[in-house]
Amino acid sequence: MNRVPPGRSVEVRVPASSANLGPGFDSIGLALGLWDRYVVTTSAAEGLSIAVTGEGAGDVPTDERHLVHATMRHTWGVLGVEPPVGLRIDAANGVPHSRGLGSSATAIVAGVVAAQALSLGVGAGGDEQAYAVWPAPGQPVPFDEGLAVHLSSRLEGHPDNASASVVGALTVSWMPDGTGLDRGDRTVTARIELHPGVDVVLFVPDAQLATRTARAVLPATVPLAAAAADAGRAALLVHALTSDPCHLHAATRDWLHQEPRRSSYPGTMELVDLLRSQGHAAVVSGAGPSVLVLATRDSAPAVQAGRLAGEWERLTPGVPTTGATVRAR
Ligand SMILES: Nc1ncnc2c1ncn2[C@@H]1O[C@H](COP(=O)(O)OP(=O)(O)OP(=O)(O)O)[C@@H](O)[C@H]1O
Ligand SMILES: N[C@@H](CCO)C(=O)O
Repeated sequence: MNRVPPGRSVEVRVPASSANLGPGFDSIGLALGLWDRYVVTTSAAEGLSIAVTGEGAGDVPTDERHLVHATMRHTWGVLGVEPPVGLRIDAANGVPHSRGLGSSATAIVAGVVAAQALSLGVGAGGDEQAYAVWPAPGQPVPFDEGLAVHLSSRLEGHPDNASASVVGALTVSWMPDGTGLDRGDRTVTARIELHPGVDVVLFVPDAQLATRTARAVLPATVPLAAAAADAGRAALLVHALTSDPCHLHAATRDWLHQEPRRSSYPGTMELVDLLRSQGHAAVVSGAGPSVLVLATRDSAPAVQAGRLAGEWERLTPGVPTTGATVRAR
């Protein structure tokens, strides 16, 4: 047997993420406690049905082009298994789209882990084996986390977002260059626990900005001094987030992407500049336009948008220590 069987159902939960955190362009990511939830069910009745509530309802396609569905099909292709005859996806989306909160990575991670989970045991030794391994309702369904990081990073294009959504907490991701011990053809990530005193404040505008638009304005090359300065601050950032949050303001300074994108999100940079002038460690979240402040539990209440408040929704979502989860239903 090589086809995903009918009669399986999973609940998948995947957190949002913030990429870059200032100097960690395309590498450092942080999971955020805003969640997309999917119930994905296979059946023997041919066809696809998709229902979406919450963020993106009415905007995202509900046919085979839906990002979670397209990702599941791709993942089954990679795994070498046939898709189920019938499939239903019920999406309850809590991650705002095109706000720099990694919504596309969240959806892609959901597709990768749902496809892996639903094909548990398929091809391993016939029907009986596949049915024998399926967990009881409410129990976790295992998936390969390393494969999820790699596949979702490749499909989405940004390992900083995808990795944080897969494993939670703080992540630093990279692609091996194939020399010495740095081998392999997969994106890999290091998951890092945050200092318990660190908290996050998010400012989310109504306006959307597509990531590909924000990337189009970036220069192909950067001055050595800017690259060196960002590398130093990125190293300091990991230290500040894990050991010594008093360095967060200095550690979130960036020269590579925020300034070149300033004209793409002038309101975002106005808020970042205002908050930084008040001593808060404010950065553009991902490709914008949301603003993320890396604060401490003590300083977070004082992080306010002040005279700009009307334009921004202020959220304190926290940083989940778990990433994507899959449970049998
Ligand atoms: N849950 C979802 N279901 C279906 N499609 C989605 C979902 N989330 C995002 N998308 C698609 O991805 C697009 C947003 O992707 P984009 O990369 O521009 O922004 P983002 O991922 O929200 O932000 P960033 O990458 O800057 O953090 C949406 O317009 C939609 O087409
Ligand atoms: N590192 C990517 C993240 C996109 O979410 C960028 O800033 O373009």
